[in-house]
Amino acid sequence: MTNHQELADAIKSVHIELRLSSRKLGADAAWEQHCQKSELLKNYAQAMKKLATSHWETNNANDPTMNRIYWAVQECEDFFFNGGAETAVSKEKKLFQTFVGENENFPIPNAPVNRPLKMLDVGSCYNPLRNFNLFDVTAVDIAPASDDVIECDFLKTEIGEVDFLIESTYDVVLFSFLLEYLPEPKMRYACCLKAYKLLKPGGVLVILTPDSKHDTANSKIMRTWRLGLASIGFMRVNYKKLRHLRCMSYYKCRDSRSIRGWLELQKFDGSPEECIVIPQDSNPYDSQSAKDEIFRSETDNIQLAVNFADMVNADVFVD
Ligand SMILES: C[S@@+](CC[C@H](N)C(=O)[O-])C[C@H]1O[C@@H](n2cnc3c(N)ncnc32)[C@H](O)[C@@H]1O
Repeated sequence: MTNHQELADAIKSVHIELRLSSRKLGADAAWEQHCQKSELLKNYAQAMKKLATSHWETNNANDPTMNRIYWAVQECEDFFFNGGAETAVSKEKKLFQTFVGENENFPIPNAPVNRPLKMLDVGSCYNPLRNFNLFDVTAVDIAPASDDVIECDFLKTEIGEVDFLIESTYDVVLFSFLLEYLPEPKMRYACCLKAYKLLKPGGVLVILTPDSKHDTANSKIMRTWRLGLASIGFMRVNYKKLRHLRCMSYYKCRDSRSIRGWLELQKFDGSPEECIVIPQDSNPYDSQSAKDEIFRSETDNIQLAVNFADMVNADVFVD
């Protein structure tokens, strides 16, 4: 496979097949079956690596401000070393005083964070952050496309089961195009909950998710994400819509009651586990589209073909 459209189609068909199987068998059974398809996962990993390294990164090589990796790097630099953390702590302190109590003790800040930041890159594929000195990266994936990525199913591996998944040890957890791979909101929520536990208090979850629609098109969905993440104990720090993706960073509150107090004010009565939705969840794949070899549908053509294939253009990550 060399052509970017072929690579994009290969990636797209894996996502859709998994989603359809999840509707048929239930998410857990579908996931178990999916993870056993080692040949499929290997081909996906190679297609993803090739698309990213020979198209996106090559085309954007002269201007790092145009790619998703750069956004994550800049965000972490700004948060940890250019005042972002101090702002987040003072916002949390106000929430804490309002919702927990003026006379309660706000947790004492940790020792200052040092370089390199300890980062867990989940669904890393080919470890795109390996060359940035800012991070000491632990990269994991169900199907590594590079020797420096550890084979691990983040959904199914328990905290404490392996030495790189220990509670409160990371400054940053990165989900770059991970959540939309998972077929059900509750699986995405489970990943966010695990990230919360793995982060140090005051650490940051960076989420990059493909979205080619205009800025406000999916704002309802983004609000639900914010509520779901608040129920875990995350406070939103930054949110940016680029041309083909949404970038966000969430801070792990020192005391989750601070942000849960804010959540109560939102009069949210849904189930937090169902909050991390994506437009494809409600895509009515009809029987005809399911028969098509690559299961084309309107939303997927827009969401996936454009997200992946068009990223070869140099202006993809510009506002
Ligand atoms: C669209 S690719 C993104 C790759 C890379 N993060 C990037 O931005 O280029 C999604 C990756 O997530 C991995 N993945 C999906 N679910 C996973 C899980 N539960 N645990 C670990 N990796 C997972 C897939 O194997 C795939 O490599």
